[in-house]
Amino acid sequence: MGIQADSISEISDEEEEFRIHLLPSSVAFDDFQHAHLIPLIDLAALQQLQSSGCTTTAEKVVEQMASACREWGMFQIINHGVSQAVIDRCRASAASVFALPIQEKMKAKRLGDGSFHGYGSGSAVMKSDYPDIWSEAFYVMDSTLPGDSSYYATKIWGPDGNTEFRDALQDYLTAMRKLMVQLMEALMIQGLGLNPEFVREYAECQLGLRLNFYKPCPEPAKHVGVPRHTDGTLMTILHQADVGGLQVEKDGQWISVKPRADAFCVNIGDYGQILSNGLYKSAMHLAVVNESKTRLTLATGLFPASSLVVRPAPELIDDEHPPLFKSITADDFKMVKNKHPVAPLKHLSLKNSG
Ligand SMILES: O=C(O)CCC(=O)C(=O)O
Ligand SMILES: [Fe+2]
Repeated sequence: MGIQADSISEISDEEEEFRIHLLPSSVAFDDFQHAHLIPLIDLAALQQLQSSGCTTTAEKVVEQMASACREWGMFQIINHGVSQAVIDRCRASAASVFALPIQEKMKAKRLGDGSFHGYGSGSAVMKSDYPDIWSEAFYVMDSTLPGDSSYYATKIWGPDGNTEFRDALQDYLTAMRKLMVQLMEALMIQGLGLNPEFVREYAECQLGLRLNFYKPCPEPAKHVGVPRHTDGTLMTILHQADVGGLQVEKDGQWISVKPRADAFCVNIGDYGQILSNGLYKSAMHLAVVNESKTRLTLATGLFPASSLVVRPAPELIDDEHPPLFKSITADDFKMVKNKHPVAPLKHLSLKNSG
């Protein structure tokens, strides 16, 4: 049955993917030559919409976001309604945890048991540590899930320790949930015309906060901060403050996202691409490092509960628009993603399966 031949070709395919996964970008962290091309969207009209009903300006904002998701899979937002104090407080707590001695941080070590949460290298996949990766990451879940900020505060500081860390992270996640639901509604219900019930099932899903920390790197051209990847989320909201490093791939080029303390960078993840039947793009991105500046980012991901079957939305399917992806439980998708970090969706594609 050719089992051996199949497994050989699969191994080399996988190795090739990991080689690509680790390739750095040749664009420097402070090269913002093309950054203006990435849509910067003012959400003020959406915030007002909540109090004053539907306006044409709000519809325009939704269309700007939907168009950015089709073209880039990524955009930045300002006037997003999240208080700067909540952001700054979370950043301060994140910075304080990375500043701890390594033995303290290792009390929160990622277990590698299939769960994402905990402290470890900045690899975007569970296949653990690569020497080329120049970052640390601490993944903390929302309070409804195992591995939340209260669990980790106790793990690192003991039962009475550091309520500030616990609360600062949880308050940030609460603010992120509100924004996430708003963005999902705008992009999926208004932008794509999906059934609100169907979308709510996804929008009320799980949240995780990944704190990324990048120390100055003596040889930035030789290391990658976070390797190229698409996010295994429905959507991700990233805060990168004042030091750049995030780059998104567009037509084979890496383009830096200009950091702004008052902005969030939003990107569609793999589940968002599946749900939208490929209309929205899961953005390929990476983080580069630099020689002189420490960098801290907050990446909040929204993802489906393990048992939820993710599939292209039925409203987007007809004779002319067949489903492009197989339906898959979130749990099974995690396995595909772990094996194929660069292009997991290729392995769910119904287009080329013959
Ligand atoms: O820190 C960054 O700029 C990117 C981090 C990222 O892509 C992630 O956490 O998934
Ligand atoms: Fe990412």
